[in-house]
Order: sequence, then structure tokens, then C-alpha cells
Amino acid sequence: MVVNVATRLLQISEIFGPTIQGEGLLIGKPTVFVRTGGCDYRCSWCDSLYAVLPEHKSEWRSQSAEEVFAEVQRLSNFQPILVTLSGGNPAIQPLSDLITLGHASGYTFAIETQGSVAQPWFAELDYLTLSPKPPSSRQVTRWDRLERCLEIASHGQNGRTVHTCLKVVVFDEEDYAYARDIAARYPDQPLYLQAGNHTPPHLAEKIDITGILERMDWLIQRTIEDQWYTVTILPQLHTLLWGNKRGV
Ligand SMILES: C[S@@+](CC[C@H](N)C(=O)[O-])C[C@H]1O[C@@H](n2cnc3c(N)ncnc32)[C@H](O)[C@@H]1O
Ligand SMILES: Nc1nc2[nH]cc(C(=O)O)c2c(=O)[nH]1
Ligand code: SF4
Ligand SMILES: [Mg+2]
Repeated sequence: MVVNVATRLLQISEIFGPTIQGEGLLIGKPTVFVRTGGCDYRCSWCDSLYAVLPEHKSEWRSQSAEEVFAEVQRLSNFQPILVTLSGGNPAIQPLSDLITLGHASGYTFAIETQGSVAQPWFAELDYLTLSPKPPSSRQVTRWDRLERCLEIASHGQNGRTVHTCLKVVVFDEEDYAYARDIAARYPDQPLYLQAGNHTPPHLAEKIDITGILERMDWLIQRTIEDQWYTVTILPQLHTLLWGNKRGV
């Protein structure tokens, strides 16, 4: 049988760390990021367009799982660490081999994805963060696909539990209503509300931390007003610390 090796290569935008996970369920945890290139979405406020738009393709590299894992091991000084797969949409890449390789050496794997593409290998992950996009992103949620992601994760492979959660970026009242809808649809999933950064690299020269914190304050008041006590509200910690800097 002829195996097309190229189809197993990963499109890699950047590999960096260790740093801390700045968002959601694993906020504050030391991690190495593997950021893949290419995305099926075009969120109006995306903070990682260099890993999304085809005009940045020449900056990405095609690498095997072995090459990516060697870089992860080098960065982590061969100490098992949490590896966070992000992008772009990492769900459009063949990441199963990387997860298998890493698990064999004690590494754990989390993914950040919008839930628009469900892959069988989600069952091999340790953490699956689904981040469906609210109206301000100008993207349309495919609920059937989001549900398929959760369904796959509910059958963890090799006795593994895939810890799942939902994370919704909120900029305004419409986004907040979308987040409420998500909570009603998936009452058993931990839900994180993430204050939006309205000054990502392509929309402003300087990051407006005060503006981000004001939105965060509004979001907290808004949830308390609704007596919505099961939700968790967070900023992007890395954005507060390091602004729009890349590779942190
Ligand atoms: C860059 S995305 C990559 C992974 C995947 N495509 C996704 O959207 O989940 C990682 C996380 O950053 C969030 N994000 C992107 N731009 C943002 C912004 N301007 N403010 C707040 N969060 C943002 C996304 O919603 C997602 O949760
Ligand atoms: N420190 C840090 N935390 C993050 N959490 C999610 C990120 C991402 O871009 O997916 C990210 C990132 O780029 N840096
Ligand atoms: S889905 Fe994620 S990577 Fe893709 S455009 Fe939206 S925020 Fe950016
Ligand atoms: Mg980011």
C-alpha cells in the first residue's frame, strides 16, 4: 500500500513556551503551545490572523508529528508538560500521531477549537475546549457539529476521560444572550465567559487594557444581575500581562 506521507504532515504556525495558559479551565497552568496554520472561520476580532489567513501560509511550515514533538520536548527540557493545541483551527490537522507520541512520554494534551470540525481523535485528548463564536464574530454556529465534538469526547479512548468545557468570548449584550443560550443548551458543561479584546493587532496600534477591564467589569455586573452563578468569568490573562505580543 502506498501511504501519502504529505497528508500526515502538520501545518505549523508556531511552537512556543513554556508559558501559562492564559484562558479558561486551565488558566495559570504551565504549557507549551503548538499553533497550527489554517482556519475554516474568519472571526471579525481574531487575535491570531497570522495563523488563519492564506497570505501568511509562507510563514508556516509542514512538519511531521515527530518533528513537532521533538521541538515540544526541547522547549520543555524533556519534562512532561501540558501541550496546548491551538491555531487557526487545530481540528483540521491530523494531530492523532502527535498525541500518541506525547502520551507515551507522559505529556498531556489540551485543544482550543471552535467546534466546527469534529475529529475521532478528540477521544484521545485530555482536555477539549470548545469555543463557539458569538454574533460579534460574524460567524454562524453549526450546532450539529458542536454536538458531535462533545459526543466524541464523551467516549474517551484507552480508559481516558476527556475533560470538556465551553468558552464564549463576549463583547456586548448580543454576545451575552448567545452565551445564555449556550448555557441553556449544555447545562452540564462548565462554561467560561471570556472578556473580548477589542484591540487585537489588526484593529488597533495599541492595546486598550482599560477598555478590556471595563468590559470585564460590565460582564461581571451583568451575570450577577441575572443571578447566573454557575458561570466563570475570566479575562485573557496573557493579554493583560503581555498585550498583543506573539509567542507568549
Ligand atoms: C485564536 S483562537 C484559536 C483556536 C480556535 N480557532 C478557536 O477559536 O477556539 C483561541 C482563543 O482565542 C479567542 N480569541 C480570539 N480573538 C480574541 C479576542 N480578540 N478577544 C478575546 N478572545 C479572543 C478565541 O475565541 C479562542 O477561544
Ligand atoms: N498564554 C497564552 N494563553 C493562550 N490561551 C489560548 C491562546 C490561543 O491563542 O489559543 C493563548 C496564547 O496565545 N497564549
Ligand atoms: S476560529 Fe479561532 S483562529 Fe479561527 S478566526 Fe476565529 S478566533 Fe481566529
Ligand atoms: Mg491567543
